[in-house]
Amino acid sequence: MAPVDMVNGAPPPLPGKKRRIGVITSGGDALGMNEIVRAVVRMSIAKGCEAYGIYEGYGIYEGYEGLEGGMLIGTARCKAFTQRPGRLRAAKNMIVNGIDALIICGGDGSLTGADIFRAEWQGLLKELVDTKELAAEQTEPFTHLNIVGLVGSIDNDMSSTDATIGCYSSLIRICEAVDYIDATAFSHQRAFVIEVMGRYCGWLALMAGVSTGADFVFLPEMPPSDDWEKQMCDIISKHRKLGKRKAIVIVAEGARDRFLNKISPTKVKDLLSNDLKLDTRITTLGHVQRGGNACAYDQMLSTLQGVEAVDAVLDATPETPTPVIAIIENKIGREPLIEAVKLTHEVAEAIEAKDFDRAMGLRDAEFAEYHSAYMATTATDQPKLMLPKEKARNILLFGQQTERHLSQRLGQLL
Ligand SMILES: Nc1ncnc2c1ncn2[C@@H]1O[C@H](COP(=O)(O)OP(=O)(O)O)[C@@H](O)[C@H]1O
Ligand SMILES: O=P(O)(O)OC[C@H]1O[C@](O)(COP(=O)(O)O)[C@@H](O)[C@@H]1O
Repeated sequence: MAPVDMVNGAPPPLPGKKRRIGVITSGGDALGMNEIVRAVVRMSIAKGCEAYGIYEGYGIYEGYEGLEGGMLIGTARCKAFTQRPGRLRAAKNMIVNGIDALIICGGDGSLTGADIFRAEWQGLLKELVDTKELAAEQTEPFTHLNIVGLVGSIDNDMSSTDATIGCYSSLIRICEAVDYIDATAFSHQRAFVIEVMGRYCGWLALMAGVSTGADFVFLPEMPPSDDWEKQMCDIISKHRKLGKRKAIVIVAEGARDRFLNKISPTKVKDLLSNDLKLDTRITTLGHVQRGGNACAYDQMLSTLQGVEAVDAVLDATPETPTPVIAIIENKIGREPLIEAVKLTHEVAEAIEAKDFDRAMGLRDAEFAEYHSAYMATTATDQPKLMLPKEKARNILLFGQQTERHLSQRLGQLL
């Protein structure tokens, strides 16, 4: 590629190339993001386009030079991009580098930024011309900003898609860690309070609870009842009396009670230590949840969604609403980015407003069902099932069939 001429503008497009597509990974890293870059670059080339990887998230702000081909391009939380002057510089750098389409893989923050960038685009170009930073003829080929979003985040907090890229790899990391902790908890007959990430979203905590059969979980969208301290202690002491040698409590980092007081791992540990006299430890899993290799599901999702993103760039007309690539009931498709961002923000707003029913309503329908399934499979006293009748009956039937088999294995399982 010819070097970028910062004075005269973009390098000439390679002969016969349709578009120059930039790909960015932004916000908290999530496993699968590298596969996104690979897929976007390869698909762009296959479709007769040029591909640029842009370093360090919204690094276009800093004017990082692009690179050809897929590789680790870094991610960042770029403060400057949250302000208009930062986005103005980003717009200029895109034009100067001749990038006429952007594929952005990030969480709700990055996609919010993408949405704002898109909405401001015409104004940014006008300002660049008015302040003589760019000539009108330089901006002309870039009148419409072509953006496509991909959801990369461990949190699985984005509305309009069933799974965010990285969430299943992170869930695997958490479950592996709980398995390791289980072993030492069993040996010492200890209780462990395990804090998992997820910001406002309890998906990782809930799914970890479902998968590992944790004794208790705390989720931001579903604060526990007002007497949660007693409820948790009753359940755990009941499990102990049944012969369970260990106790595992999973606390989402955003967990709050109904009055929005933080439910911290320390608070939970103090209760277990002081009220139940359990030898209790805290493990904060932290950034371990974002490490390791992407699981096959995330590798597959990233590749298929990267391919779809390039197709979406090429299908776009000035009238096409900016899409975010989603997976819904196993089908990859496109959803309106603005709507997805709006709905995602509404969950956090509902939690802040203590409107927990609304927060739950805004999550996928499965969220409440998975919680009921967690309760049904974990509690010793069967709670009232919130599942639709049919599903509840299936679970109970399955329970009857397996009761004898389970009771034989119970000692081992406990
Ligand atoms: N309201 C906003 N306006 C403009 N840019 C934003 C906004 N929110 C986030 N961004 C950009 O997206 C980046 C990543 O957002 P962040 O919330 O940190 O992570 P994530 O995308 O994983 O949710 C930010 O550092 C910033 O550059
Ligand atoms: O990496 P940092 O800056 O410490 O941020 C931690 C946050 O990032 C996450 O791991 C991922 O969140 P995002 O995908 O929104 O960036 C959250 O679960 C957590 O609250």
